[in-house]
Amino acid sequence: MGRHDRTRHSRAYTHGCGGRVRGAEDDRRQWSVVDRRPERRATLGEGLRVLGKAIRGEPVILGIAIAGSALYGLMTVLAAEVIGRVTDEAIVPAFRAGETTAGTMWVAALAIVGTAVFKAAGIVIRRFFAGLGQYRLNATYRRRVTRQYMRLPLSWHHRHPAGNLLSNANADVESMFWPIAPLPFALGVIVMLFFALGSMFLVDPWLALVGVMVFPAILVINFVYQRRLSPLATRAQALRADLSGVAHESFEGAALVKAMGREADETERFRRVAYHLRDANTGVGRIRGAFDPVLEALPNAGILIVLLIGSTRIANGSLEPGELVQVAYLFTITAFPIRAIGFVLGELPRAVVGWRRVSAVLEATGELPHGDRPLPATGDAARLGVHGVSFTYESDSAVAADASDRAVGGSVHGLRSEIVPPDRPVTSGAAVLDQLDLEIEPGRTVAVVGQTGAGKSTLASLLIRLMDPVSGEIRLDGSDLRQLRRGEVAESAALVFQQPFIFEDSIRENVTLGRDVPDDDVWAALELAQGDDFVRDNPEGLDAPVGERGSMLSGGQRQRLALARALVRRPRLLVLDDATSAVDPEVERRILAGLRDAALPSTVVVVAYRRATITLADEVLYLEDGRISARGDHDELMRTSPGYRQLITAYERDAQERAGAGADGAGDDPGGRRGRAQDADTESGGS
Ligand SMILES: Nc1ncnc2c1ncn2[C@@H]1O[C@H](COP(=O)(O)OP(=O)(O)OP(=O)(O)O)[C@@H](O)[C@H]1O
Repeated sequence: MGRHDRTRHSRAYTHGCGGRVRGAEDDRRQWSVVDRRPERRATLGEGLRVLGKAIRGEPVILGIAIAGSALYGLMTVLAAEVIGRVTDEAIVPAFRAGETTAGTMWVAALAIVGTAVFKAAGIVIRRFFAGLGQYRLNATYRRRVTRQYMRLPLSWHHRHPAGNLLSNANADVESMFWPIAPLPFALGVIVMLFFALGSMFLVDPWLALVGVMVFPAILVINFVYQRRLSPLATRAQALRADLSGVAHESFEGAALVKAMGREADETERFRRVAYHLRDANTGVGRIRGAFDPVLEALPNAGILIVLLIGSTRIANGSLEPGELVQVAYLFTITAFPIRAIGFVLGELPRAVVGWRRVSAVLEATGELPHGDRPLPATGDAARLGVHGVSFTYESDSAVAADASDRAVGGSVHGLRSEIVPPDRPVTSGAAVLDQLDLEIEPGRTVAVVGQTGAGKSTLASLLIRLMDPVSGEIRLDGSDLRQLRRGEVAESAALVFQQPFIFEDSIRENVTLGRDVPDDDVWAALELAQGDDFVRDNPEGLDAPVGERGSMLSGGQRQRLALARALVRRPRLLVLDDATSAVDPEVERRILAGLRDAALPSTVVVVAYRRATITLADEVLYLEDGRISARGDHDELMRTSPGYRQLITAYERDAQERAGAGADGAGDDPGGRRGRAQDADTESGGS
């Protein structure tokens, strides 16, 4: 796991500090694995299918919104009819005769107010329910996407940067349902158009002809407008995600950037993406500037033509003034709603892009399959068996193939998953672990030692089934991990990483992770992890906040908190992956001695570097070239394994040099492990 974090940090470093000048397009490729190839052009059919999916997702709510919109459309046409009638029966006689009756005025007023009230009700119903539908769909799909993230294996997460995951769950889901808000409006407008044209034909076919020409023209121009706008808006959206990604990484790596004096490079990197975003937004503005006046002017031109034709027809007696007012009014009030149809059609490409990205997550395969076997509910330490286990990480080419399958192929599964069964990792890289065999008796403590990159963390991740081996099997109490019920391994085994994740919450919550655990047990776990002292020193005790990612704690305190988090669950198998690298060697020794003496019902596998830690183990495994090249106790390996002897000697020489140089006061930090732990502190005596 530390490997993964380190990979990201090193990428941030080379990306930000390499001093290479790259365009935003290159930057975008760096950020987003799925963006390596241009998106396939969205088709209308695909867009309509996304809309259909949305309607099927919230049929009642969107149905009510459409009904509200239809009511609005109907009332709009009726209002025009009413205005026409009022003109003919109340206003024109009033002008001609100089008087009108109070009754006529009341009826006119009531008719106008009545249609306005129903129209307003239609607007409220449509807006409320369309918004509700859109937000509910957003929430549903966000939930689905994040649930899928939890299900997908670590190997999938290795291939998908955090920025992408955020954008899938957020911006992509939103853009997928973006057309849902104007959809009921657009559908209601179709009803309105139908009645408007019908009513125009009834009034005067010549005036209706103007409508027949102007309305579709508005629709077509608006459609073209949206089609031209959409790619630019989509690009601006992607650049916005890139910008926040760059900012996020710059802020995360602020200490590194400052320490390496790369502030100017980071600022330049941010500036470049910001400028590309500015250009995309300017492009959007330019298109808006060109189309908006035309769309505004077209209905007015229509009204002008209607007035010209209408006045001639009034003059020759074939049209009443009220009828002309009615048609002119229809033009005024229908011009804007007609654009709603264009909004929906124009937003479809963006919705399709969002849908493709979201469905790439939802349909991603590789979820670790589970069986139905339980583990014995004994609470005793577990027996661990590793039989012929080999493991290979996916190579870059496999990752690229995976990405382009999703970006280009219609099928989200793509070619790769047709060839490779979903539960098996792609194996195009070099083997990290090769036919590993290992049997660990219950209650034993085993140290895993090996050079950097030997596969120790990989083995640790396999033992608690963060991923599955490519071949071979790992057995817990005789059961293949793949045959166990979902959640069974997590109940019985725990892995503590070198760089633990600490939530921005209290000490207690970070230890219990929301489980109902008595405080006494929390304290006992903290004591065992040698982390009780610093908690007691804090006046707020277990309720003390720890800051974002544990920023209020030292590196060693964070590691001990993470260890307590594992211990409080009383795991039957405890795997420590360089989990105490940031604590003082004496504290580390006390932790491991405590674990042995506490009669904790645990089998312990510890990735270790310090002699003091290694000698506490019942057995040492020396990992070399993906295989266990030697095993036995420390003294035995020093005698029999030249590789092991060399490594330990190198660790110790390094530690002595550091001690001699007075390096950070830690006398025993073989192999510079302390330097690897990013936030290593310099505690002593468990303070
Ligand atoms: N997510 C990954 N994708 C591709 N390769 C990886 C990944 N994680 C690790 N590797 C590679 O697998 C090999 C073993 O890595 P691993 O982290 O298991 O070694 P390690 O023995 O724990 O090293 P260290 O002591 O430096 O932590 C290394 O060559 C590494 O580059």
